[in-house]
This record gives sequence, structure tokens and C-alpha cells, in this order.
Amino acid sequence: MPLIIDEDFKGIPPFPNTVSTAPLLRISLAKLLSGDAEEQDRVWKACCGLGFFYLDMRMNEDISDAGLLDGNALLDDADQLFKTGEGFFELPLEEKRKYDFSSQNSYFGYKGMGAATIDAKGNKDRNEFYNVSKDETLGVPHPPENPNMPAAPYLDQYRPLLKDYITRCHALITYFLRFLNARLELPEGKLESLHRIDAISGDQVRFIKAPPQPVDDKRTALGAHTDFGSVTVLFNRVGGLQVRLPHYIQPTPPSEHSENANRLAGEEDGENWAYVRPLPGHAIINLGDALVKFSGGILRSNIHRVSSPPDTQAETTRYSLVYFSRPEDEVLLKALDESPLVKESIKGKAAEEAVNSKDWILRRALGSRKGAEGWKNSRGTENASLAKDVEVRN
Ligand SMILES: O=C(O)CCC(=O)C(=O)O
Ligand SMILES: [Fe+2]
Repeated sequence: MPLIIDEDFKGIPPFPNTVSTAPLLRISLAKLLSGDAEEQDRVWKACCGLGFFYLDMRMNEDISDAGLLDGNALLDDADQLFKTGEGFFELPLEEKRKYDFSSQNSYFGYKGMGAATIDAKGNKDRNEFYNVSKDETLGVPHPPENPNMPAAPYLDQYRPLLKDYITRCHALITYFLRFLNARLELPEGKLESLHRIDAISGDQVRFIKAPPQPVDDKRTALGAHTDFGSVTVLFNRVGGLQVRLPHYIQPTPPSEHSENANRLAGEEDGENWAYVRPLPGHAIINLGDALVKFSGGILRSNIHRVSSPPDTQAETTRYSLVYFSRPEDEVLLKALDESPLVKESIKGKAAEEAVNSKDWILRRALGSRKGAEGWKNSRGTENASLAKDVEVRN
């Protein structure tokens, strides 16, 4: 069944009906908050299955006690931040480059176009982004050996907005962490205690810009990867995001026929890529490596990438807005075997070397900025993600 689209994004060419799309479950935040058990089961299914789902953030007036979980307020913040991101990228390149701290072993701040390698062949990315640190924005103190990097002065006037957005995203993620904690039968408060808002972590907001690509040379803008941390909240308006579907999950076929649908969907080398259709009023939620490790592989961190947007959207500049949550810097990324389910899941598997969250993310985020060799060393749970596919199929 093709999705029923409520509306398109204003001022953006519509996402085409001629490509197959990833069948992400649509979860309603309002239903979850009202305690809907069926909706909760669907979240669990999505987290163990694809590791990606849509979250419908729109709420009726009568949900007045949602507090920080008010989806409408988060949507308003995201709308304003899209404009903030657009404005940032208009700054002169020399100004933006002042905030590239990769030579100081920090991934906060700016990454220029083509600064990262996207595959083993050494191809370069086709986007620029800027990472806003939770800790710098909220004033979480850091020790001298790991200082908060200064934010671009352009962002000064947007600090209250960024604080509000970070606080709301963190609250939403904590809600899902509590949910997963209960389903994994972990001791109460375990996952939450590894993600305290006032503790030092790599949490960040990311503004991304990918310009239209040459008609005869369209490439992947952001290489195939799994996210490094715990839960990601992503807002898309223009298509381009693709998830690599496990072979047991079929894409939603296009609702209109097109000769080149398969090519547009990016099917290649037996890899099953499908576009994620951006939906107004919805965030895209996905899980990262840390949750795969904590859950001993019960949860999925799915491989995804950003390609050139489909069809006429390819002529549009693509902006997106992400919130990445990560475990606190000192937390070891290892199976939480206080859970009987996790314990069972890792039985008979060789224990992996436990790395702390900070080192894991640094290696992943900065490795890809060191050429093809660096790219190889920057891999995370991609192989585990593919292996889970095989396990479930057999
Ligand atoms: O821009 C997007 O839609 C996705 C970005 C992404 O996957 C990332 O930054 O990790
Ligand atoms: Fe990602």
C-alpha cells in the first residue's frame, strides 16, 4: 500500500511517485503518550527490525500536558532551525573554515565539502555540515584536556532556540531509551543513566547542506554508514536519504510507473537501497551503534546514505537537520548483560573489545576525514547490521 501523503513541503518540488521507498512504520507520538499498547509494540518491532521509523510529531490541542515531549513545539523549533542552517551556510567559506576543529581532534564545528571519504575507493563526499555541541550550547563544563570548542558567532542569536531544541530532542530520546530499557528488561533507569543531559557527551545538532549535483555526474553525497551513537532524530524535506533494506524487507513499490524506477531507487550490486520519502510533520528516528552494543545485537542500527535527490528534486539544494544522541563520553560500549535477554543474545559469541563512547565516536567521525585508509578504520557496526540480516533470514 503506497503511503497516503497529507501534503508536500511548500516551495520544494514534490517527492516523485516513481521510485520505490523504504517501508518505515509510521508511529504517532500522541498515541504513544496516551499509552497505546499497539503503538508501543510497533516501536519495538521497528527498533529490532529496520532500526528506522517515522515519528508523527503532530499533536491535537488536547494534549496540553506533554511538556518537553510536545511534538508541535519540537516541529516549530525544527522549522526555525532549517532557516538558521541555511543562513549559516551562506557565510563566506573562510569564515566557516575557522570552525573546522578536526586538526584538534574534535568533530564539533564545520566540515567542508569533500572533506570526508565515503568509500574504500576514496571517493569524496558532496555535502558540508556544521555540528553544534550540546555541551557547549547548554554550558556543560569540560576539563582542560577536552575543551568545549567555541561555536560560530553567527549562532549567538540562535542560542535560546538551540537550547530549546536540544532539551526537547534529549527529552524525546530519553522517552525512547526508557521504553527500550523496559523491553530489554534492564534494571530500571539503566539506559537513561548513561545519557544524562548535564554529563559530558558527544551529543550534537547537525546542519547539512548538499547542493544540486552536475546532471551527468551525480554521486553519493554522504557515504553508507550506521550512526555512531544511541538514537538519531532527523528532519528531511528533500529526498536523498536511502536505507539499505535487509533482504527480507521489501520496498514499497512506486505508485506511478516509470521506466527508470530501479535506477532511481539506486539498486546496484545486489544491494537493496530504497529512498526514504520525507513526510511533513514527521521526524525520522533511527538507532545507532551504541544501542546495538548495549543490546547485544537485539536492536538494529541500519546502514543508510544520502544520494542525489530523486527526479526533479535533484535540482534543489538539500538541507537537513539532525540530532545525534550518544552515550556519555566515559561509558563503555558493551553488552548490558544485567538484562536476561541481552545475556541470552550474546551467549556463545566472542566478547568484543569494549571501547568508551568518546573514543568510538572520534574514530568514526574523524577517521573518514583521513582518506581511504582512514575510511576503512572508521567502520562501526555495519558488518553486524548486515549479519543480522542473514541471521534473521536463515
Ligand atoms: O541528511 C540526511 O538525511 C541524513 C544524514 C545522516 O545520515 C548523518 O548525518 O548521519
Ligand atoms: Fe546517519
